[in-house]
Amino acid sequence: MTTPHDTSAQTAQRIDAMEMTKHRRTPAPDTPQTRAYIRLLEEVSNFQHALVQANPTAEASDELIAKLASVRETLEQAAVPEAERLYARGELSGGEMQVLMPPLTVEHVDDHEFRAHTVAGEFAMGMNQAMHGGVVSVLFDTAMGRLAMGTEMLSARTVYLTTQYRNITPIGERLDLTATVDTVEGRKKFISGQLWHGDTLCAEADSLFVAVKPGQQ
Ligand SMILES: CCCCCCCCCCCCCC(=O)SCCNC(=O)CCNC(=O)[C@H](O)C(C)(C)COP(=O)(O)OP(=O)(O)OC[C@H]1O[C@@H](n2cnc3c(N)ncnc32)[C@H](O)[C@@H]1OP(=O)(O)O
Repeated sequence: MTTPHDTSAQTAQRIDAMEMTKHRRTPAPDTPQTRAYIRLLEEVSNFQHALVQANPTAEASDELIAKLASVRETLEQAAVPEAERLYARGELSGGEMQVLMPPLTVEHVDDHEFRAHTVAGEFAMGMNQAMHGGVVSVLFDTAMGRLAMGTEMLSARTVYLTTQYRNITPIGERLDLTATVDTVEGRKKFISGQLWHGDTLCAEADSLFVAVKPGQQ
């Protein structure tokens, strides 16, 4: 039996970063299978929020563990290599096709500017109804990474990302995320971003993204 952290030889796969980016940024076809998978991810996300809010009894936890193990086995039987997966597919569907971070609704992206908004559930909380700092950074990394790809959808990697936390980032309220390309130097794009709650600046970040070269993993 595998554990949830195993990467079996059957599905582990490393290919050229440009090829993988092409696959990941191509939206999954709008089929009953894709639509059902999106509903599954929504339910997983709802589960995550419920999980962190609940204090189940020992009996209830044991019952849940048995049910989850059965669900996991069903998923393991449907495992496919990364370049065939539905997960995290799409140009702008940062929200519906992944469960790594609060769903981002993208309003605009071109070669210079990215704008999106989100409402985070309790799974994204550090404590006291404030977003975990790592989640703030993953939001910036995604927004800035998508902006670095630009309209040509070039594959780019984060070289550095520095986040300054200015105010608490609230859970359960609309947050606006913006990013701007400040400078382009060959393969390098220097990008800055801000996370707002209304007129309050929650966090800002500076980053450098570098376009990958052909043949890089
Ligand atoms: C929400 C809606 C969106 C949905 C879509 C989702 C999109 C998702 C997007 C998600 C996105 C998520 C993205 C992620 O999370 S990517 C994952 C996190 N990042 C990484 O793992 C990157 C690891 N590093 C590398 O792979 C290599 O280092 C790379 C490939 C980046 C560069 O190695 P390479 O051998 O190719 O290049 P180079 O070493 O010649 O360097 C190149 C240039 O950079 C300059 N340099 C290097 N380091 C620094 C430094 N610290 N400060 C200042 N400058 C620095 C260097 O001097 C040189 O400049 P120049 O001499 O050419 O002038």
